[in-house]
Amino acid sequence: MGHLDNGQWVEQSLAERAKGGAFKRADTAYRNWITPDGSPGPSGEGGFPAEADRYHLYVSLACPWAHRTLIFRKLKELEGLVGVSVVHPDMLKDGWSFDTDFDGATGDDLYGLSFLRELYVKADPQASGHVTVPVLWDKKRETIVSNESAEIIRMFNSAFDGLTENTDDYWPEALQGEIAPVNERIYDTVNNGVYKSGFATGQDAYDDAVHALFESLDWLEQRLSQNRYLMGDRITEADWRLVTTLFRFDPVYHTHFKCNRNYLRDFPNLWGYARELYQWQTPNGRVSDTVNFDHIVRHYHYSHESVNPYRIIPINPVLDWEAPHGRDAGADGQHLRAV
Ligand SMILES: N[C@@H](CCC(=O)N[C@@H](CS)C(=O)NCC(=O)O)C(=O)O
Repeated sequence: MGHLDNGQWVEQSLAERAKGGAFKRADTAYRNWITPDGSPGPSGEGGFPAEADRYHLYVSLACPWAHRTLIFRKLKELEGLVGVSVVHPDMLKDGWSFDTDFDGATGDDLYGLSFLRELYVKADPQASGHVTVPVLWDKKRETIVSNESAEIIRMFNSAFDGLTENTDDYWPEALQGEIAPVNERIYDTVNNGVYKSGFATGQDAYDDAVHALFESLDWLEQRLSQNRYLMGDRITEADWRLVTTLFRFDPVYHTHFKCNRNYLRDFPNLWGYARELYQWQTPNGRVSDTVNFDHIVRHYHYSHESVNPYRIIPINPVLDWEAPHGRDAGADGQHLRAV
């Protein structure tokens, strides 16, 4: 692990990052938007029009934030328009690498670089800050459009609709006011809550994070006992943002990050809901095509030396993600389990 300082790589341990006990996720550096006509989006600068074969995604299959962008690329039929390179699951002292000695790690398809940090320096020779995935790269201007997953999924939701004719909308205007606070609580206490629990270097920071996490999981379990999806009958970005954390819960967060009050599979509604989203059919394959448990399990256990110094990969439960999810059983509400 490390970060860039004026174009130079500086090694840094996880413990140094969580100084004072609590882990704080870094702010995102690139906040431009692809728009249908290249006009500026809500932040950053313009000049990034939606075009086929112009943009490229750099992801880790282990990373829950990058995973959102892969799911949206699939849901919105962007696979033929936006290419993908996959980093190696081990994130060690040089940060994310393009080594290919792990099944599914593709190397850098565009420039043959060795490390992701070199891409950040290519965009800006004086780059400073964290080198994170996902990265949405513009091949034409040779720069980073965005490295903020929450915004990349919004671009994918609508910017390319004129090219794909896929107008499915996961950020519908009428629900935005309701989705935003749900996203916020899930981000703070669940998506990031598992990291705050796992990377805490003090008891108080851990206690705060892990209690807030399970309070939120109880709240979500209750909500999903009344509603098929977080917003009712309609699936939205809130669901896709939540589920990448749920996919990783039992194999990683429960044990590695000490989120062990319960397993995901102890929550009947959340577990059925996670299976439904895993099995979700898109026009071109299923959401499960974007899930790679080998990268997920390997990345966390191998990369976080201060959490797992001997890098032992645990045996892990065999979960039946293909079991019928049972959430579509009829209009009588019987498909949801009372809690
Ligand atoms: N705000 C970013 C966060 C991305 C992020 O933290 N990615 C992690 C991987 S799960 C990463 O690349 N970390 C490397 C580092 O912080 O040095 C987003 O949601 O896109």
